[in-house]
Amino acid sequence: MRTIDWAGDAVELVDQTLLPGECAVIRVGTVDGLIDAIRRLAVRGAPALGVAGALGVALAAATEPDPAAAAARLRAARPTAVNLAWGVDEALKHLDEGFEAVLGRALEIRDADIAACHAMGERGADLVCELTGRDRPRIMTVCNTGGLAAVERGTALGVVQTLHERGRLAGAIALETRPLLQGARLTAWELGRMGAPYRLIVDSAGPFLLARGEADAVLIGADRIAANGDTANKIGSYALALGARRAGVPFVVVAPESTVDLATPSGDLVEIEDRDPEEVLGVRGVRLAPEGAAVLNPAFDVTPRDLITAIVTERRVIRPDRGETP
Ligand SMILES: CSC[C@H]1O[C@H](OP(=O)(O)O)[C@H](O)[C@@H]1O
Repeated sequence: MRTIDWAGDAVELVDQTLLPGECAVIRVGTVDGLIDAIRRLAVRGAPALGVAGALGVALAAATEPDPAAAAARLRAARPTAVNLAWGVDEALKHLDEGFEAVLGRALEIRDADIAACHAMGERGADLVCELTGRDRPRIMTVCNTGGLAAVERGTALGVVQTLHERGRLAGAIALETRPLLQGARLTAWELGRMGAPYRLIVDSAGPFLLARGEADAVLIGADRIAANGDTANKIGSYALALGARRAGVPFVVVAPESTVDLATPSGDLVEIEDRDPEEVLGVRGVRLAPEGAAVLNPAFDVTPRDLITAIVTERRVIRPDRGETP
């Protein structure tokens, strides 16, 4: 199953807002339709957003009177994951050559993601066993970083999948990931489909379970890796990094090279997406908080490089704990 792809004259994508109850593929034939899908997280996850951005420029080239203006709207749909802007920019480089050239670059980006996730899975699985000294490590993870966040296989959850396929996974612990529950809805669904042993926890239990020795490593994805190695990822990642450091547990970021943003010097300069307060005030239309409740809803946080043991990409392992930077 592919999370996102090009089909004839439209983008096809799994509408992740319907999971785990329904696995439905929708066709998106306009740039504004794709922007809506990105903003409501029908398609989400940094690598998948990179592919969406590139395919969106193909849609713009085919359907928009001013493709560059449409691409600019697409680029701004979500600010934190650098991959969206990167995918748009890569495809835009070919706009003057016409639709076929733009689509060709977008399909290259799609295929490169598939290959990159396989490579990260292998490299990450080797590294986790080395870092933990365990043949069958127990992995804690936040949000969703499986194939639903990419094209076919994922990043951090792709490493978990590789460990499982090798018979080298004792179990996974998935944080539910409030408020949109990517862990409870998507990661649990993907782990179930691969037949991997896992348990689901509330977000705030993560650091305590690390202190109690319930996991041998923490694996997370990334939405933007700054030039100094600071990493922006789903809200809750920083708390896990603090807990992992206190517990003496390796904290590993798994992300493709396209998530590294050398133009952003450090994590404090990463724009953090603040999302709709309604996401916190209730769940799926059921109001939980009292009327008038005020909300802070940052969708991401930043883990400083000194709390990161390693960054695994499709090409290399970077060790911020040894002073290495991307
Ligand atoms: C494979 S990276 C996925 C990355 O994106 C997620 O955010 P969202 O679900 O809001 O797109 C989360 O930060 C994951 O780590």
